[in-house]
Amino acid sequence: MKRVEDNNRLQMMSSDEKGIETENKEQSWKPFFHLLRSVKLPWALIIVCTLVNLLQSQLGLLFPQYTEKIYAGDFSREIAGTAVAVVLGKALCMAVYQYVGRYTSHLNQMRFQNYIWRKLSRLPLSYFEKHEPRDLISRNTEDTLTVGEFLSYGISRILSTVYGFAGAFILIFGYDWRLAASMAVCLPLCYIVGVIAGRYYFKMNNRLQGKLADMTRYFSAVLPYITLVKLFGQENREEKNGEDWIERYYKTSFCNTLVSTAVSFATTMTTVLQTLVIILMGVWLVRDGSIDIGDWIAFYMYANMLNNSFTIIMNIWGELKRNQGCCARIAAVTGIPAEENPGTLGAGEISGDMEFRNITFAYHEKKVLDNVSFTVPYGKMTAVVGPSGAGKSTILHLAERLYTPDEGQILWGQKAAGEYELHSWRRAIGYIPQDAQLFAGTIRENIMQGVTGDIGEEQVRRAAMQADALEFIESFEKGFDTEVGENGTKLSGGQRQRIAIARALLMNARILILDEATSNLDAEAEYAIGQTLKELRKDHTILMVAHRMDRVKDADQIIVMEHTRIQGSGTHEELMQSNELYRQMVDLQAERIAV
Ligand SMILES: Nc1ncnc2c1ncn2[C@@H]1O[C@H](COP(=O)(O)OP(=O)(O)OP(=O)(O)O)[C@@H](O)[C@H]1O
Repeated sequence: MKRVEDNNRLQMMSSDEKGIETENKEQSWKPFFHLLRSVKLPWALIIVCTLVNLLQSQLGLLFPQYTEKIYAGDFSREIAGTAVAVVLGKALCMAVYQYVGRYTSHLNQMRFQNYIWRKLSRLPLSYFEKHEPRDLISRNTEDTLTVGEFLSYGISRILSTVYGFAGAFILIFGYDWRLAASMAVCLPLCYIVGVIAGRYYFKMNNRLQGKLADMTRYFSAVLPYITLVKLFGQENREEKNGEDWIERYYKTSFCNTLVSTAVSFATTMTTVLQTLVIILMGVWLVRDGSIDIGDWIAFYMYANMLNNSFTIIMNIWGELKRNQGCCARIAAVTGIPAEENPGTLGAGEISGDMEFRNITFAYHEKKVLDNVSFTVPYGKMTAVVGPSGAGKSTILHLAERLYTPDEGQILWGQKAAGEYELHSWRRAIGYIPQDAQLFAGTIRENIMQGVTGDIGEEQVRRAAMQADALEFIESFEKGFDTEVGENGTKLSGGQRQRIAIARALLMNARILILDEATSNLDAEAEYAIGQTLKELRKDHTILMVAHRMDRVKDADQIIVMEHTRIQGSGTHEELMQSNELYRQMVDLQAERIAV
């Protein structure tokens, strides 16, 4: 039910609350240029695109001159031939530009996505706790798509359009300065429309992306728990919630369309006004005899070119502002420092006892461990027990270096954790979490996950047998090649855990860390794994969190946790004599079994 409540809580949370938009409110170009510097872009192709587009603009500038000559009655082969060559050349340039542009666009997207993916996979765990996966996915899909495409076409379009605009502007002065001056009448208006439009594009795009992220977050939060929705008869409620999110997105989208249409209308009106001024001025000058009709037609074509260029510049400006928002969102991920990994010592140097020395740790503001010190002796079994929420699992997370202690340090073989290379450290630990997570793939792939070196079929089978998983694996038609489904959903909780145990065993880790690893197993399987653990104790160090007190009786050392602190430690017998909390837990367990 908790999940459904969580989903409903999502209903109340907008993207503003989750900080999606707040990250992007500042209209700075820094992230844009930072990305340009960080990602290796195919500059040679971008330059080719730009040159071809510039050539296209240049050919476009030539065309009115030949039209003017034809209007003036010059039908010579040279003029007609050149005019045709100009038109064909322009078409060819367009085709090359499209082809190279698309190719460059795909390359850009690929490089952006690789860059963000590399950054994402190295971010600290705490980052993923604060951000919805959906937001992160959207940064590496929708945002990179927009930026990648813009950088392939956008740069060349900006340069060639500005070139065409400037060329046409200079050429029209060659006809009659009064006509040229009439063009300038509307320029301030164009500027104002451009600035206002840019601001709106930036804001609207951010809002739209935020609503899209909200909507998809809602769906991805509810669909995996559709069983709970059905079990609690929440279909109508979730149907309504989903419709609300869809409506919110489309309202913003319609609003966006309205703003875009208004900007487009303002742009068109500005160009219409400009054309009107030119026509009136042209008619006046032709009647006056200051210019002939051929000049006026050429001028008119250039003026149209200027208008078109202006519209294109406005569109590019809008795209630039959209890209500014995308870059800000991407930079919000890529700017986060990666997991700290300054150590150099390799796996070969890991040995001896693991020591927690004066560890204090808080999740954000909430203190979970307060000055905790204990040693996990080499080759022995240490069990951590205590009431729910006492901080037991957190100890294991710190041992895995998923988080860094706020104070104190973890040592292994007298050397601080920070001196060891992070991945070597983690590979030296076989971690079996409370809720065993599996990757989508086959059982074999999951058991072999994280294992380096050559591993034969026999070793995989042995690990599965030790974890008491062989029997159920072989009962499947495809055996080790059975697909486990996303996050192992095609297997039962107990089966998932046994695969996780086999995985940890195959890693041949120096220390095995178990978090309630047998809680999902039936009595028979639990007994079998208990026996395996006994075997493993002979040559493994084991650190284990357990709720079942009978499972920890024979541990070499038991740590009793309560409210962020260690309340006591010793063997079962010692604690039974000296520790009231421990005795209570043992009695409670006995009562439960009796019931
Ligand atoms: N990622 C997290 N972010 C914020 N708080 C957390 C996080 N993980 C755990 N906590 C909080 O820290 C406290 C200790 O959690 P922990 O999982 O270590 O307890 P535990 O003793 O293992 O509990 P249990 O026996 O129920 O599994 C709890 O109050 C929990 O709500």
